[in-house]
Amino acid sequence: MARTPLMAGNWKANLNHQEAVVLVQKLAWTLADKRHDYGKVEVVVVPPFTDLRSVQTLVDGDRLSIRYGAQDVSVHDGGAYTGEITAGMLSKLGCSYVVVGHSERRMYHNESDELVNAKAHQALHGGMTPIVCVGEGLDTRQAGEHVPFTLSQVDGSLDGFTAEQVAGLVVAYEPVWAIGTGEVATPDDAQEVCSAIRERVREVHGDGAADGLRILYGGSVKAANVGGIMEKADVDGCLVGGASLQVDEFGGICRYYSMPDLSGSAR
Ligand SMILES: O=C(CO)COP(=O)(O)O
Repeated sequence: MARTPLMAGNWKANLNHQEAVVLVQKLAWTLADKRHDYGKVEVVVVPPFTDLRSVQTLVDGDRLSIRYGAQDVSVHDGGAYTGEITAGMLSKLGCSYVVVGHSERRMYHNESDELVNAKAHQALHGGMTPIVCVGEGLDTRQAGEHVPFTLSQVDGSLDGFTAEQVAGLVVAYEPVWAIGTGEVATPDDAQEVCSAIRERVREVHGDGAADGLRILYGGSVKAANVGGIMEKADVDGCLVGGASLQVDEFGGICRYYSMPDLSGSAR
């Protein structure tokens, strides 16, 4: 089954709503460049909550093909939960995706697989696609435990979804040691874990789920290293942090099929 490649830019806590409009406009101009076939890839931006309304207005008004999503969602449907943003609010803003379980939330907000799973269900019930993040820290990698560790996060985070639902989900493998460090995993490192994730999903949910599920790699992805990563069979796209704030870099990542791998021996 052909899976549409997905390039998602996680802006994290960067850019106010005015800066967001400028970046999305520049990105739209880049994607309109007819010298490249950007139609091969689904392009998604994931701005802070406070930018979403402005991004929605721009995307709707200019009929852009760029999709957008949120960086988190509440497990609650609404009510007396100060500071929470619900799935209903996000879908009303036109979000297509919701990132759940990013390692920065697991680390700084003590998010467990159980909570991540509940958020993924909320996103899906709200009509949005969860991008479920998993990945090991440096100690786990050095101990050689990265595959079982990540698979246990996958098991916990995907609990309770039907095979049909899993087929439409996105999982992002982001080794924590490669995030924001410039330490990109080698294409083989990415493939090792991404293929293990797909095989686990095949065992638990069957062929349809495994073949439909899109698995992204994230961690220091740049235009210079995306080509090698995207050549791997089980990598269906990238979740990009820092480089998604620079339109030239992100534009380069979105035309990954034409980017030579300039990363050398990576790590
Ligand atoms: O955390 C990430 C995306 O969610 C990756 O961040 P960097 O691309 O800045 O390493």
